[in-house]
Amino acid sequence: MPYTIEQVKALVREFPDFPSEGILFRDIFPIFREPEAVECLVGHFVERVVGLGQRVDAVVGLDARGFLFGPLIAQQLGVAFVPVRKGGKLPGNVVRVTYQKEYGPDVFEMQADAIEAGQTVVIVDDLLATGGSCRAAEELVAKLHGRVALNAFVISLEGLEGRKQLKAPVYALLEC
Ligand SMILES: O=P(O)(O)OC[C@H]1O[C@H](OP(=O)(O)OP(=O)(O)O)[C@H](O)[C@@H]1O
Ligand SMILES: Nc1ncnc2[nH]cnc12
Repeated sequence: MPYTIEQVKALVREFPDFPSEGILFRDIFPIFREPEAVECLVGHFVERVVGLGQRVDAVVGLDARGFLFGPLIAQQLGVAFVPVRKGGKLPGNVVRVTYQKEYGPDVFEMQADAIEAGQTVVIVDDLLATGGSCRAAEELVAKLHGRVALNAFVISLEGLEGRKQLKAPVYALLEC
């Protein structure tokens, strides 16, 4: 049975006090148990990107949950998928940025030849919280002289005001 986007949203589950007390964890993995839910989710994001009415050269996905659907969106758009990985995981020349996580600093990297100067990208991830991770990804794209047309998420935790950290526009399927 084909899924509607409202049915896809309803698959997201909440786990109180995971991974630590006071955190309400939003779990997107049930979506990936249903191939037709994945098809609906990917189609929804593809429509948003096409709706920008701009040429997009690549989809940039964030380690790790942005890797679940970023490549599927890129494949449907017929463009490159570019991973942003945690520090020390990518071979060759990389650009690197240190960013702030809840429990201290972390490092994101992108391969230096992954984006050409002047190219336009869309960044995708499962969830926008404080915005630190996505802001770091925006900086990596800027270091390679690319441009971010859109930051797209399955979930945005609006109370944390992550979208205020970001330079490019934000789209989130679910605003909590
Ligand atoms: O907006 P922020 O406050 O930066 O938080 C959002 C990020 O946090 C989570 O990833 P995490 O770094 O926990 O890594 P994981 O995907 O490997 O679990 C989530 O998947 C986002 O990437
Ligand atoms: N509440 C949350 N649920 C899932 N992933 C997260 N990453 C950061 N905050 C999160």
